[in-house]
Amino acid sequence: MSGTLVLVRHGQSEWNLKNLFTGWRDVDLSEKGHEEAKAAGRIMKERGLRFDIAYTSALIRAQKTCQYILDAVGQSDLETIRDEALNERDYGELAGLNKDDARAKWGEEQVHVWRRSYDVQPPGGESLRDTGARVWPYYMHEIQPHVLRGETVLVAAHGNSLRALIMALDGLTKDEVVKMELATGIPVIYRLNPDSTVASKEIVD
Ligand SMILES: O=C(O)[C@H](O)COP(=O)(O)O
Repeated sequence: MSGTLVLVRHGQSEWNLKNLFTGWRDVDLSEKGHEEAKAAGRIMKERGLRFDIAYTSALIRAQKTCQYILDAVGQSDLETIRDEALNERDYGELAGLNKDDARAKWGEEQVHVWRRSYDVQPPGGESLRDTGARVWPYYMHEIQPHVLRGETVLVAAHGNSLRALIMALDGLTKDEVVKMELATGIPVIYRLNPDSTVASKEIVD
């Protein structure tokens, strides 16, 4: 039996809107972000998806996105596990800075490396590898067992915690992950084989 894993990056946040590095800062969804999260829920309802369990981070923008989706599919009270293992990459000293100001200060190339490379840490923060080192074991021990039992699992989290997870699921190289972007509020639906390999992947936009 094949299980289903639905990954969703939270809707646009107030700081996405203002173009600020966010990381572990606990900012709310923007008006557009609320709409994106509701739209993600509508897509799942249209698809007839019903979840067995939901996972989200310790941050409000992901938690609200998760709840909007559960409300939309008529499962407002579904068991939802919140864990900081799924939090956004810790952006360290960059948190709160404007991304264009950072480019002006450190250069386009350096900022791109901090944002998209696999193993370069932003000052005082986590590389994607560091983020993966907490996301992947959490996925393996807590989330994947549900999927392998044939369940349908929702994970509402963040751009880089999900990039780290998708890198592992898709078997991307360090070079390939640099190019991978994840839009806000767009569900990615995986079906897994019983041996935990990916049977199919669909980005629903
Ligand atoms: O934490 C942030 O600033 C964003 O949510 C993701 O940032 P990024 O686009 O630089 O990966």
